[in-house]
Amino acid sequence: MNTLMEVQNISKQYKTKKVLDNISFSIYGEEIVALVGKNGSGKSTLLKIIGGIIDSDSGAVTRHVQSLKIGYVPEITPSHVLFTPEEYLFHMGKISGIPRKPLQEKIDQLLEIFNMLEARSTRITHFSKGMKQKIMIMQAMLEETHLLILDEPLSGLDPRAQNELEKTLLSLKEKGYSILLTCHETKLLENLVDRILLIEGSQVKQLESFSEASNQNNQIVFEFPSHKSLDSVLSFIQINQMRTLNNGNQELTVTVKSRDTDKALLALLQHEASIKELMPLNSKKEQFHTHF
Ligand SMILES: Nc1ncnc2c1ncn2[C@@H]1O[C@H](COP(=O)(O)OP(=O)(O)OP(=O)(O)O)[C@@H](O)[C@H]1O
Repeated sequence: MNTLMEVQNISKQYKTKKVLDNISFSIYGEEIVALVGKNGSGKSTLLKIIGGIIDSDSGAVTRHVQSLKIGYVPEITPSHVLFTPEEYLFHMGKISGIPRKPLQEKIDQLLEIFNMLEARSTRITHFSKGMKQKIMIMQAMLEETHLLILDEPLSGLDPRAQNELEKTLLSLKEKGYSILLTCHETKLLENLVDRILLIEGSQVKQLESFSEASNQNNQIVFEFPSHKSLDSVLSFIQINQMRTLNNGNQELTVTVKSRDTDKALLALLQHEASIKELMPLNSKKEQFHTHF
């Protein structure tokens, strides 16, 4: 298995807050790796450092493949883009200095890979979040790319769109790309990723199985008055999804460890939350590869 790049002893601190402490791991060719961890654990920070968007305080990201190209896709998706996918990708490609002919060929190829040929002339502003997410990934792939870095690509998508994007990512892996992504819902990763890296306490460790990733976690769905603060429960829940309901309340889907579930439920009820659903998250017994 060929090593694409090595993250070596990376540390990062914001003012007095240490986010990453001497982190090392490798990314190999043709694999999909997920980076998981609680809100605020440093996932986006690490992706931005690897993607060259921000600098680390110390350590290095060493590229093992000559002229390794990394495509970075941030969490935000475009909202009011009046262009069609073709127009948008063409403009972005021109800005990057790609000549017209290879650019048009690349766009045609990407529209096909991402199953977007039928939508090529529709304005992006009318697209679903899943389709917008695809446009962002296509944009990152306009130039030659070996490693794609995707910050929360599956979040906010309905199950069908998640499934569709998962299939596309798997087909990219088959075509030889490597992908490093973050994801909140570990159960979504079972059919997608080869390895899971967990950031906890400023450190990264590789989980040895999917069951370790989702082991003994419960999911709680609850409704919550928007004027109330969640601060006292935030330390032991991980927010997966949040939406505003017609009545002005927030509906949250969160993950909580089994041992913290009673504590979380009690705190939520004391804060006038209404519990709508509590269910264990499935685990799968498959083992990961063990290289690190
Ligand atoms: N530019 C910044 N300046 C100061 N603090 C920052 C900055 N960016 C991130 N942080 C802090 O660093 C910590 C890690 O943030 P980061 O966004 O990397 O976490 P995350 O794991 O991606 O979180 P989430 O799952 O909520 O997206 C957080 O406490 C955050 O508030």
